[in-house]
Amino acid sequence: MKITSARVIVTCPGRNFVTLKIETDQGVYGIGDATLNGREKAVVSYLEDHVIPCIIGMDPRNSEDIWQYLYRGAYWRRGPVTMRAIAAVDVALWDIKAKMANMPLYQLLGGRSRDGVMVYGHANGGDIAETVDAVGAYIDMGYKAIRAQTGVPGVKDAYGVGRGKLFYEPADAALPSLTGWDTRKALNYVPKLFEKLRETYGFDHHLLHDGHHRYSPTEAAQLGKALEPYSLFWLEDVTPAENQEAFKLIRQHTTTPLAVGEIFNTIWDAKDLIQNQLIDYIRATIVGAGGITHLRRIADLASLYQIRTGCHGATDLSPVTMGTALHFDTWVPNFGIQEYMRHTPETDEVFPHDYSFDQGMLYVGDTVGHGVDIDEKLAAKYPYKPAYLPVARLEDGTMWNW
Ligand SMILES: O=C(O)[C@@H](O)[C@@H](O)[C@H](O)[C@H](O)CO
Ligand SMILES: [Mg+2]
Repeated sequence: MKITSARVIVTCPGRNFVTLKIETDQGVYGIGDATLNGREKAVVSYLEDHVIPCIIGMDPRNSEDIWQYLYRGAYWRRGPVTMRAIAAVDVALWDIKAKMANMPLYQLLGGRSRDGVMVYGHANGGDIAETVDAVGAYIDMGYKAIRAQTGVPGVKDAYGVGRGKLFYEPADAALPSLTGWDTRKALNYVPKLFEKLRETYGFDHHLLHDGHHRYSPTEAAQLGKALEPYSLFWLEDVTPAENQEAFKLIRQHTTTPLAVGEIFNTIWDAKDLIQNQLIDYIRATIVGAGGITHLRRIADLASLYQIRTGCHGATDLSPVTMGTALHFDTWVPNFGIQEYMRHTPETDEVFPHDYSFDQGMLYVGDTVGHGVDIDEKLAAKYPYKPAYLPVARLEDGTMWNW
């Protein structure tokens, strides 16, 4: 069996997506996602100029060897561009493998470990009152787990507060928009949100919060401690994780569960965090961390330390990644939760998929492969539009982490 062609399809049905379609001499094809938010074209070039020429003619069934070829063989390892390109190839090959086996992907991974996948949605508002209402709307839709982000008085466009409610998109401008940040103001305000949420809705739902890399380790420890009475499911990306050791300090001070990993590319980004039990949930996902072949290694390492998965699932991860992640989640023994930020109806139309939401859970169907396709004709109607994530500056102009 041979790979006969591989094509990159760029489409913007409301936001940009980069998709790889691999075709074979047996008529079976596979689809992979290679979207890197705000840096899409770098991956397009990496795939078209440096990956596709190498894989034409290879046997698509050897997905492990092709993964190693692209990872070791490039000499230059890791990084978001490389690993997204590898992920796209890997997912397309697993899609082909599952189609050849006439099975839904989760069967090939080891079968069903659960009936459905618990997801969390994004509730946000300009202030505490609005956010409390937004969480109520998610509870009414049946969600069991909800991430709550609030605007902070005196901070311009604090992270996580979108202009839309059910659908919002942080990559919102042709050049990065400028947002603000003030840690002291956030530290005073955010715990009050969770106090109000527990007072209003009780303790039956899981609540989550994303610090989006904004706090120092000491400030992160303060936030974790302040949130303890409200029993969060997790506190995410509370400090940047390039320095994995930084989490030791946070861990010594708070029992609020910690989640990290949406920007991780490989197991090496998470190794110390996992082996020292510095986190509770690992957020690496299919498109970010080299596809199924690599993500399952991360999940297996995490399982040794009772760390569970919590795959990233923002809108910049296409339905191809969402569908694949749901097969992964349906199988992976140490599953925790799946993020589910809804795509717009236009995106859902371009990517026909076999998964559905019911009462706070997502369910994958039994379509063979990962169950997500791309309607190329429709995709062609939505040309690429430059779109960047915002940047953040402190009040005195200092560049901060968005
Ligand atoms: O937890 C999350 O979903 C966020 O941190 C993301 O929305 C993130 O900001 C985007 O994926 C960036 O592209
Ligand atoms: Mg996040």
